[in-house]
Amino acid sequence: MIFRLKPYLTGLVIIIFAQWLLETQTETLRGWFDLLKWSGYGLLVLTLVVSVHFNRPVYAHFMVLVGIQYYLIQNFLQVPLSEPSAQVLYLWLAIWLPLSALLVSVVPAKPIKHWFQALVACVYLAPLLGVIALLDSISVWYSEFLASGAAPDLLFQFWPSDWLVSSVGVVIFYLMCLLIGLTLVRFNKALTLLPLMILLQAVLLMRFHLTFASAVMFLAGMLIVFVYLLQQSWQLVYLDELTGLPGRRAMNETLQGLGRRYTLAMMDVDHFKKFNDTYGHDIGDQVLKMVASRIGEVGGGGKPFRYGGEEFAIVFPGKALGETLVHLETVRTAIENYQMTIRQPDRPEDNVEGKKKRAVKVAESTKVVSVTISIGAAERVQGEKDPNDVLKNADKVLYQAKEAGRNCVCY
Ligand SMILES: Nc1nc2c(ncn2[C@@H]2O[C@H](COP(=O)(O)OP(=O)(O)OP(=O)(O)O)[C@@H](O)[C@H]2O)c(=O)[nH]1
Repeated sequence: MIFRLKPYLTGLVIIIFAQWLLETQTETLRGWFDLLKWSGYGLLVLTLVVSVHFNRPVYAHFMVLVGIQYYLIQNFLQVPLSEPSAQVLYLWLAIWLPLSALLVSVVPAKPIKHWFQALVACVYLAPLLGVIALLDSISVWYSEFLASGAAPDLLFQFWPSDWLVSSVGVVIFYLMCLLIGLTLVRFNKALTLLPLMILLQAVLLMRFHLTFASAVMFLAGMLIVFVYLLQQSWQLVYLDELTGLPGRRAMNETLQGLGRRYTLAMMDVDHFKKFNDTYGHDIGDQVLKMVASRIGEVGGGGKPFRYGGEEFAIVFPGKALGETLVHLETVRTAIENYQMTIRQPDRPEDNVEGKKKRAVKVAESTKVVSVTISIGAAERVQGEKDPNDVLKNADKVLYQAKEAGRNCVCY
């Protein structure tokens, strides 16, 4: 599949639930309207505080965008959509919100308290608030435009069906924004929120005629940003940035929750320092990613971790040593058999010669290398209370694996 669905599931569930509320629970919503509204504002403030604390500018901008839109809808769009001023604002929100969200997502990553973030906010807020100042004159122009009969169907048109209240042009525009958003996420997973924000906006505009649509979708939007912010903060704390595997902190917590039977395996990339020295740190990082990805595929219920540096660990809860060996051997051979292609600029050592060559073209030489790891495994024996003792045993056996010539599993 080109785009993965899993990262969006939580957001999609929230959007679908909000839809269900809108469609079927109007009377309940009427009774809860104030709570809905204030919960939305409460979440907005909370998420803004957390985004600033965790330095997440994209989340803070999304909050401001959704918050301002809600304010504008509440104060200027509580009139029938047949009114020209409502149509102007509706269309402008429809177009400007996704564009602003895309803009926020592609601006260079700067700290949240950097002046640059204020500049970005001005770029999207000025047209958003400016349209209010000019609403009357734009509405007059828009009415004349409609009266002239020159308004193409694509610009603004109500569908005859009860479900869709939008225009063909806006739908096409949203599909394009969604596609761009999904593509951006492929390059930067931290932007998972972007397609969800665009989808939420599209659903809001299409169900705009339903009672409480803006309040429910506002709360849904706040909830989505808050949940994803928490998820991201969790990843920041527990996941290793380079390999994506859970890190040492996550492993320590897993160790504390183990029962009476478990096996721990420690593993270390062989001669990794030499690798780094020969090919450079970046290639070293690529090796670690490749190794982590193979370790991440371990079977037998093993939980993989990056222990630190070029050391990894696998925890097998509820498993005796004998049950894990086949899985550890599979990981070891998968790494040994992986042929890694390394591209290096083919630059001569000699500086003058190097300059001449670079002026023409920097040639690249490719080399296929294979990486190996050594593994030491130990299970908990009766009487051992501290998982760190088992870890020490696994580490000792790992040392034996290194002594035994590396690229093997010892226990
Ligand atoms: N590229 C890269 N290198 C790292 C990272 N973390 C640790 N290292 C390097 O890993 C190397 C570890 O080397 P050693 O502990 O001497 O072990 P080794 O060369 O693998 O030798 P043996 O374990 O005896 O096979 C050091 O050069 C560290 O700088 C990282 O995140 N990226």
